[in-house]
Amino acid sequence: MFSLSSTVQPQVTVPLSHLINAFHSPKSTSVSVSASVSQNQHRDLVLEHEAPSNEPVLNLRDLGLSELKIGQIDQLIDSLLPGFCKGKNISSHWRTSHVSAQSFFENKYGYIDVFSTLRSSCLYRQHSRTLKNICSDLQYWPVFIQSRGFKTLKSRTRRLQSTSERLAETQHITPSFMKGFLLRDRGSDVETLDKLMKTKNIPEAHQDAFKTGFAEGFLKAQALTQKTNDSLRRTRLILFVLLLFGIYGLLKNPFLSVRFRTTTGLDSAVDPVQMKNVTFEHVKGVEEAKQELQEVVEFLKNPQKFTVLGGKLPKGILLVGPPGTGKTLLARAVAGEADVPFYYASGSEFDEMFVGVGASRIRNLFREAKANAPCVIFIDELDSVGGKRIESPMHPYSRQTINQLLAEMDGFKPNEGVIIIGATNFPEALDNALIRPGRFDMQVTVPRPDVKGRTEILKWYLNKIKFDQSVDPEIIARGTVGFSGAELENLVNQAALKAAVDGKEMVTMKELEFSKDKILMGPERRSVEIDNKNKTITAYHESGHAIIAYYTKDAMPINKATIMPRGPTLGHVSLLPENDRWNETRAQLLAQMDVSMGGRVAEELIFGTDHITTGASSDFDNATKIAKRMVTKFGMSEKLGVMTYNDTGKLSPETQSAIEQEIRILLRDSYERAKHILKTHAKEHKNLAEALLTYETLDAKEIQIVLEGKKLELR
Ligand SMILES: Nc1ncnc2c1ncn2[C@@H]1O[C@H](COP(=O)(O)OP(=O)(O)OP(=O)(O)O)[C@@H](O)[C@H]1O
Ligand SMILES: [Zn+2]
Repeated sequence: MFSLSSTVQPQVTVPLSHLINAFHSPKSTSVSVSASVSQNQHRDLVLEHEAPSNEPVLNLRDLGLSELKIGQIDQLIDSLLPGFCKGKNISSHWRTSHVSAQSFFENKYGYIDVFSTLRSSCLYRQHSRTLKNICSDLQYWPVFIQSRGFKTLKSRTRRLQSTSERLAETQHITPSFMKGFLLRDRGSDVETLDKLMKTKNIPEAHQDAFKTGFAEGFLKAQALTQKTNDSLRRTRLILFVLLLFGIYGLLKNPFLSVRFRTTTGLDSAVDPVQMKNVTFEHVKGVEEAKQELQEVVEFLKNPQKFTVLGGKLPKGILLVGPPGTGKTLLARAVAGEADVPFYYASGSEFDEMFVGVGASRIRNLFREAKANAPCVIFIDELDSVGGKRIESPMHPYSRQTINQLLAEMDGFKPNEGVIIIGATNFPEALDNALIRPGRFDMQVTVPRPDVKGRTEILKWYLNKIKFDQSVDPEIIARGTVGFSGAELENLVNQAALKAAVDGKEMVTMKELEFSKDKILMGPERRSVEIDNKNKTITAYHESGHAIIAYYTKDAMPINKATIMPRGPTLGHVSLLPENDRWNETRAQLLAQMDVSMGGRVAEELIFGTDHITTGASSDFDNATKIAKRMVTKFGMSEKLGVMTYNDTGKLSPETQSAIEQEIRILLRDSYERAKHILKTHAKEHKNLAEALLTYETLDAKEIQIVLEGKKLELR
């Protein structure tokens, strides 16, 4: 082993079996013999040998010479090969003369480089066996780079040239990290070198320099390889650590891995939903809509029948109506009645931020549908795909989706068997191109159900739960004006839940009323602590309303009175119209005003003018609205006549004050009527208030019992 210390990495070690041959093949002459050159010129080229004391211990164990130092080997050689070292003046040849010793090593350290000598050809020829024996035991043959010998300037230049040529060549062709690998196998290089020297006819005198250059190149490459290996090892280590961290992170946080699973849904498959089990039977309270859709069902059942007669059915049907009125249900029922596939798509699904995704989904949908005709395509929330708003700069590509929809609708003939049903809450928002003939040209209105429809819907959903025979769906229907089918379904469901929570076996009117109030006014505020004084005021106030309603001919029948706080109210009286009211008479409007006044009148009569409360403000709001409409809209004021006054702000001051005066008179008269009734029925009023204080809530029947002076059974 041998360490080089200057230009190359000190730790570079060179296993040299190859190099030995290259340097010192038997035919090469002693490399130490050369022309002399000035000391300065070669000094900078010197790769310094280590001091003799640091010389590596050579493995000559088998020869019993394991601890032998180089100096001692010298002596050994002397004894083995007598006369070989004779005449060698160790001291200072090169200092006194330009004719130096045989090698630079010898010059510098003052003794012979035994190995170079051993390898010199004449010696080798003479004592080949002995040398072979020694050499075979040397696992590492030290490299004594022979540039230390005396070189001519010319040879040095050539050597440098050849080295730089080789390096440049490598650098050009290969990336730096590859050099180490490419230069690793020197065996072939040795052959090439020998061949090269032969073919190029390099004179023997120069061959040495040539080889030295090669050796330097080789060593540099070795250093490079070492460096590359080190950095590769470092990189591998860093990568490995990063990998470990990554795996740890994934194990710790599985969400990371899930995140990558989200799909764009570019080619989401379209599956039809068979709606065999949904028929028109399931849709209640929308008879007109069902009738209109009946012919579509006939067409889907037998498209040929229509083609033969030349009849032309619309391609698209638009179901228009408020949310929850059963539009989706109707569309499903159409498919179910005709027993054809039903394709459901929601407009918002097409509203994608990626260009063209919406359009491609539309294409997929129609391709599937056409392949399975006859069938129904249902597009819910059509306004979100076909609305005018999408022309805004905020949705620059949404136009593509609507255009695709239009193209698809134009792309098949009316009698091909595909019916597109769209649903929307805002028909006004739809793009005009969508509603022109040939597209969604048939419009079916699905309104909120009337009292009859509500009763039907309630019965339908009540039949799915256990309910008491005393339950009258019509009463609930009357009290749920404006409820949609979905809301009624929810009402029944909430009542069933309430009954379950209260541990009842079946749903009674109480639960149904409870859930109705909850939907209408928000949940009860049972936790609210109301002191007795306020409770009493509320009880008299609500009873006042109830008494007026009960004793006024044209007032709506009472449904319920309660002093249970709910939402923002402390109590309320609910009245039920016998039927949905399409028109109201003057007497009915006045009666409504009187009922509204009943609360404040009761407070005044019972507690005195000084103790009236703010609780009547919404009552006055109601009464004032009715009075105002009677005067300005319904032509019910004698003084102002049958004229409407829409924009009261633009009216003359006289007219304005006349209107105000009329309204005030109506309200005052109403107040007086209410006062009269409550004074007349003071006893009933008191009874009812006390009953409310006891029972909190009274239904129509109970109110009647109290007002008839009978005793309420304890509940
Ligand atoms: N007329 C009805 N008869 C029976 N059930 C109804 C009726 N209307 C609504 N429902 C119930 O309410 C649910 C919701 O109704 P549906 O989804 O059909 O309303 P929609 O008009 O399509 O509402 P949206 O406009 O919000 O899409 C239905 O699944 C059904 O259970
Ligand atoms: Zn009131």
